[in-house]
Amino acid sequence: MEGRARAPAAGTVLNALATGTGSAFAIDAYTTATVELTDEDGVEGEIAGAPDADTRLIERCVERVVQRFGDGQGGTVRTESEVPMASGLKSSSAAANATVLATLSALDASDEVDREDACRIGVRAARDAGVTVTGAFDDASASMLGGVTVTDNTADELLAREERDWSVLVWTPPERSFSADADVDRCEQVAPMAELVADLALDGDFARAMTVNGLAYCAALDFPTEPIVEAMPLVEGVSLSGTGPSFTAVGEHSALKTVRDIWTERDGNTWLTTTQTDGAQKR
Ligand SMILES: Nc1ncnc2c1ncn2[C@@H]1O[C@H](COP(=O)(O)OP(=O)(O)O)[C@@H](O)[C@H]1O
Ligand SMILES: O=C(O)C1=C[C@@H](OP(=O)(O)O)[C@@H](O)[C@H](O)C1
Repeated sequence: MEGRARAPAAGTVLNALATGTGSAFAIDAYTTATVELTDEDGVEGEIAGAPDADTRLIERCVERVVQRFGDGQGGTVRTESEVPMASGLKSSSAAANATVLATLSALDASDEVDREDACRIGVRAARDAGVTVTGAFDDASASMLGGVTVTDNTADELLAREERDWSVLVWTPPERSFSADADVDRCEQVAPMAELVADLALDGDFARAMTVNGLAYCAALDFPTEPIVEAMPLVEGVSLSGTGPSFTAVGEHSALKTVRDIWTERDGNTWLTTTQTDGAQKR
């Protein structure tokens, strides 16, 4: 029994670490999961190109889906990803969503759960694996459903989902930053700004929301505000993504190309992509 699925990465509108309310948008870069189920016990995970990376998240995703829809199967799960890991671009949500959908497909159970609930299985697996602070239903829902979502991560509740057709510029510095290591106390200090960002996002003003988020979280987590200040006159929105270190800017393609010329001066990888509105899909 084999199943395959892919799920997109995402960028941040509102980081949920301050208040539990978060918002994110899917982007056109993917993680693919292949799941093979057998009658043997145990699930073995593998991450292509990262033999030392932590595979507990994807193993827990398979186990949780089998617990609910299967019959005690074990097996293997392998991910291949275009999304840099632990870089603020929601590699964990993309891997979890792809694995949950691939496992459902392997069990021929894809019609037994809607995508919002399938996404909650991955969020629970992320909590089990200790790779998240709030569960990150904001990032997971954006990746699973596509478009821009606003969520209450304390209740895994979807507050809003809309679609935006933006070009997206991403700067991924060479460093890595695991969400589980983020300084939550510092994030909580900027809760009044996070509340303002949530109001803007719930009004559909996602781009300005993300810029306010970026200034607040760069200050709280000690990331440079310079990439935001450079981009601000040219783009609709620009922010630190998640707990960093990546930054994303959204707006018109030609304006983003101008920002790209500035951001490429820095170390790391600067790349242009677009928003994604279809979400995760079985293959
Ligand atoms: N392609 C992948 N396959 C399996 N697990 C992954 C993959 N990408 C990320 N993960 C899991 O997610 C963790 C990183 O999560 P996190 O620090 O939240 O970064 P991000 O912001 O990219 O989601 C990794 O330690 C690993 O457990
Ligand atoms: O672990 C978490 O609960 C979260 C991690 C952050 O994202 P990254 O994983 O991209 O750093 C943040 O943006 C999100 O709102 C919640």
